[in-house]
Amino acid sequence: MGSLVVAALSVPLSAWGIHRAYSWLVPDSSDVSLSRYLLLVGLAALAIRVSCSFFNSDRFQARARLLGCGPVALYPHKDPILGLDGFFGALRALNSHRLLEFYAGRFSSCAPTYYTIALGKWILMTNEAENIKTILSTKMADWPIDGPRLLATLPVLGPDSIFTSNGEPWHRARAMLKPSFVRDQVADLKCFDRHTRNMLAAIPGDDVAFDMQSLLLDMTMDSSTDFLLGYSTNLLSEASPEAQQFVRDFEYASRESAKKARLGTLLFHLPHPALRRAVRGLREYVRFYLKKAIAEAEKGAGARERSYVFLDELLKANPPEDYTIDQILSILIAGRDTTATAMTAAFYFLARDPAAVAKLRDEILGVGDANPTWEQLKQLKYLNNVIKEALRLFSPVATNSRTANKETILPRGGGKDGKQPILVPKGMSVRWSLHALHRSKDVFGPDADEFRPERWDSDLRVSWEYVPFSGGPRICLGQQFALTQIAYTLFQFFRTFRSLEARDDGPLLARTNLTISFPFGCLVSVKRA
Ligand code: HEM
Repeated sequence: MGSLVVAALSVPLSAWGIHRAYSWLVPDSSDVSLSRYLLLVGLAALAIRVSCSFFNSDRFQARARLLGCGPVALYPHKDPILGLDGFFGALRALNSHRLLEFYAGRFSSCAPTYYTIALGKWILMTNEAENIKTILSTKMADWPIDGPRLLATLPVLGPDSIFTSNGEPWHRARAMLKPSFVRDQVADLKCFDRHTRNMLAAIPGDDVAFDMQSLLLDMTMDSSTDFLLGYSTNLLSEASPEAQQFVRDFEYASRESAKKARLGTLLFHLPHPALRRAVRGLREYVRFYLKKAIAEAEKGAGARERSYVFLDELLKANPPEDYTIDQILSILIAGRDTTATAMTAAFYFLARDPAAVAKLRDEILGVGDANPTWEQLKQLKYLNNVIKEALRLFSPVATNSRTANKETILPRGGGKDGKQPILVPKGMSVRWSLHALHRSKDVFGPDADEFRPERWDSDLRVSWEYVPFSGGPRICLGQQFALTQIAYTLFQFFRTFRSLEARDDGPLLARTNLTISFPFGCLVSVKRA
């Protein structure tokens, strides 16, 4: 009887909550027709059924005990059915650009591994390196990309891309793309050089404030499209209206698909016409260059400025048109904002640390006047420490998730001390935060929140405690590409400018989508050498 009363009260309340969540996703959806309200009531009832069934199962708890697994902490929700308190807390944090801190705070206040409810769906949160290693490597087959991580990329990439597929289709996509990331291509610094110079040329005169992030985003879009399509968007020089529209569509689609994913499976399938239009625009832009590349290949035209174009290499395998577009957009999504974010974080911290800039410049000027080679960049220890440290403090892929495709065991999080293994039911999504993981005081010391590149000089031994490029078989394919571009950009920047000063005094707040970015940019000024 009691549970009937709870359900009777919860269903309309939850339907209202879901409606508010949908209005947040699609702002012009505030008129609720009776039929839509009834649909929401149905969804809410379903959510309640799902959420009630899981933890009440004595059989599951008994099985866990039998397998030597301990109980997992539960987040103390005020709304124990849909977890709307958590949803709106996260929404507030998201809107004030403090979602990363919100997740980190919950790990400290609740437990390093705990269950929470996200709009009626139970999710496991973990901040333990051993669990992350198990999910991404040791038991990768149990943990495909599904749930929130899949939903965040599916609207743009479809199910066959390297970023969204699992099993055999993923193996095929990875095998096709991997050869394009061999060292010879990654070490081709000419492409980076052209776009770095355009970026440096766009910097205003000495002591004039400008936003470093927006220049870096333009630069990484220009260099990525150059590398992938053989034609740059040229945002830093002379972008065509089509290129500008492409970038607007790209940014809108990345933002909106991440937003949609946050609402979970329940609301994912509700229509979002503007997102669909943006995705169509994106795909048509890539299709134009794909057809152009096919035509040029047929003519045998040596018209390319660049000796190596990713698209040309992909076409050698003669893949279907839409499949190729999926893969190109995957690389663009994977590589553009991530690299710009890592560089922006490095510039943010360096702008507040003149001693680090002096040390970095000493090292860079020691290389001489010629452009550096790939090997020289790799040998610059302090430069590489700066990059590692920026990636630690603001990992561009700050949160990630996987979903169990069968009942499986994770090594940590059970029992009072959280050290026992835990039994995870089939279908459970687990989410982790690199932001929280990389700031562990146990691993990085009491000054873990501070920028101190020197920490990498010491005997700091990290493995799964530091994974900005992820790990295991699905480790980032573009790691060397990104590190090279970041190193080259920092090198040329600090050769050109003798000082970098911060022009705002706020903390670095992060906007959290598929990857993070900085909503207030990174205001700095420079002095030429
Ligand atoms: C600082 C820059 C970058 C960071 C921090 C980064 C980080 C990551 C992470 C964490 C993943 C794993 C995602 C997951 O498994 O859910 C990933 C995957 C991937 N990254 Fe990167 N990435 C960066 C730059 C790049 C660049 C420049 C490219 C390509 C040009 C690239 C291509 C890829 C691809 C293709 C995957 C999917 C690999 C697979 O699933 O097999 N990334 N990256």
